[in-house]
Amino acid sequence: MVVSIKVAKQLQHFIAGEFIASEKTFKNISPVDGTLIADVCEADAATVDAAVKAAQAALKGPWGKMGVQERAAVLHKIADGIQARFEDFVAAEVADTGRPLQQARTLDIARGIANFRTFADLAKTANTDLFQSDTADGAGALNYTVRKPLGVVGIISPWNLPLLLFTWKVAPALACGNTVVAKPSEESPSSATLLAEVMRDAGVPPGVFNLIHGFGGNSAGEFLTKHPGIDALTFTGESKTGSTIMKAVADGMKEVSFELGGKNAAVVFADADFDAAVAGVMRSSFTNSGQVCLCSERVYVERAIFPRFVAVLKEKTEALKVGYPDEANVDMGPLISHGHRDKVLSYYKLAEQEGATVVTGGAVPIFGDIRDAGAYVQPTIWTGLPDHARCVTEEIFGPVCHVAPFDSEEEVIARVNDSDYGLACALWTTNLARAHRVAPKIDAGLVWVNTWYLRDLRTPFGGVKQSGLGREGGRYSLDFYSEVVNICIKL
Ligand SMILES: NC(=O)C1=CN([C@@H]2O[C@H](COP(=O)(O)OP(=O)(O)OC[C@H]3O[C@@H](n4cnc5c(N)ncnc54)[C@H](O)[C@@H]3O)[C@@H](O)[C@H]2O)C=CC1
Ligand SMILES: O=C(O)/C=C/C=C(\O)C(=O)O
Repeated sequence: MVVSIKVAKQLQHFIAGEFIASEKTFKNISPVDGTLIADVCEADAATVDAAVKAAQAALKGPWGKMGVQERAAVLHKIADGIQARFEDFVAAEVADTGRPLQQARTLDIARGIANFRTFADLAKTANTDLFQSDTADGAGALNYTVRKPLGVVGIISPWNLPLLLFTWKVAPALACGNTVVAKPSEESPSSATLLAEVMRDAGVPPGVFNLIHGFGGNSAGEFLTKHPGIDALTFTGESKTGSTIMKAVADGMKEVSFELGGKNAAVVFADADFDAAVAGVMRSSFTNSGQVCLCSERVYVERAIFPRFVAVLKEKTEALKVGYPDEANVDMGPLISHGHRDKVLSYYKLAEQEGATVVTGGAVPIFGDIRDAGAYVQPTIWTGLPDHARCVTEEIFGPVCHVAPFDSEEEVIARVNDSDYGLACALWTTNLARAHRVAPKIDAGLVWVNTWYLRDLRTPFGGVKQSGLGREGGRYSLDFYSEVVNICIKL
């Protein structure tokens, strides 16, 4: 039972409104059973240059002359186009990643549509600033801001939530009147290629959306970041890659927005709704096989409930169904690739060397069928590691969490904040005063209380420390994807 993909067997670039092949290709391999999904074209420097030039030219064409109402209508047409091919997108996403079908339907593809609709509506209704200023002659002045497109936006996205994160950047960039050159991850090129078909069919003018495929270093990603013709670069992925990209764009002084890695904590106070907290930690540790930058890999539980919490978490984790994406009630698919599985398994081994107690998991599941050629790992829980252990400080990006006891509010805040990362945190407590007291003390861009990954697309999204630079979401995206100009009129 493996979902078959309904896209071309060769995935091509989309430049100036045309699908374009390149000689060099690479293989897109299924993480479910190791079979070939498609050959993917790899862009060389000349191809990237052609994409940037197409994007520059499109700024001077019909797109550059459109008002925000008209652009918003185009974005809604793109959303309609994804909706019309909903199951094709689901199949593409599932084939590339092996995620449960249900997740692709309810999270990934639904969010792809929502991203276009949300930013279309936000761009239409956005206000700008106005200040009435005093002047020495008493007549005063008016200051107001206008938003203009930045120009050509380079977009580089990862494989963990392919369409969701790709469109999270493409949609606001287009809503603000920019043109884009976008590179999805080499691990998940299929849904972005379908999106190019949707763009073409929705009548998006040629050159407004350009898609290039390829890898990072010495490939399409690096060629894009170093291209002098891009005006801004937005990236989601690993923190180290963010740092490399920052150096690459430094000479050109490009605007950047980075959503990077995390080593997020969940904190469960003894006064929490116990069942809700267990269910929440299950979600925040194992959703998408732990491959969401917001997942909690560090769980701190107040000592009074620690033994019971670990026991119930173990029981529920062992009941998770790991399997084919299209199996009924499946909870977890494979990791994205064998390469990523090697990384996660290296931490499973390291945890034992660092002295962890393996509460459950820690190995590769044996299915006795073609899934044994896939990239599966067991969901895993550890206890007993010191806070400075590598498994407790480094981002693993797999279905794994370390659970540790704590004794006081001050202590747990300090331990949560003792990290190079600062993306997200989930607090579990029924004490509202405590929630208000603790949440602002957490060094993270996102703090959830009694929930996890509850998203309102108007809210700021991003991290502190090595978890990112800048905020996207709502008006924060409109600000990033626009040049904000102040106009001062002396009255
Ligand atoms: N959202 C997150 O926090 C993510 C974290 N990761 C973590 O990163 C590790 C490595 O995974 P990767 O897919 O290699 O992540 P990555 O950060 O290297 O890749 C993300 C995107 O950046 C591109 N890229 C890589 N190097 C680049 C460069 N020098 N210049 C321009 N673009 C470049 C890739 O082609 C891909 O499109 C994973 O094992 C995981 O732990 C991976 C994906 C997302
Ligand atoms: O919901 C979102 O906008 C984003 C979620 C997750 C990431 O950014 C990530 O995993 O990288």
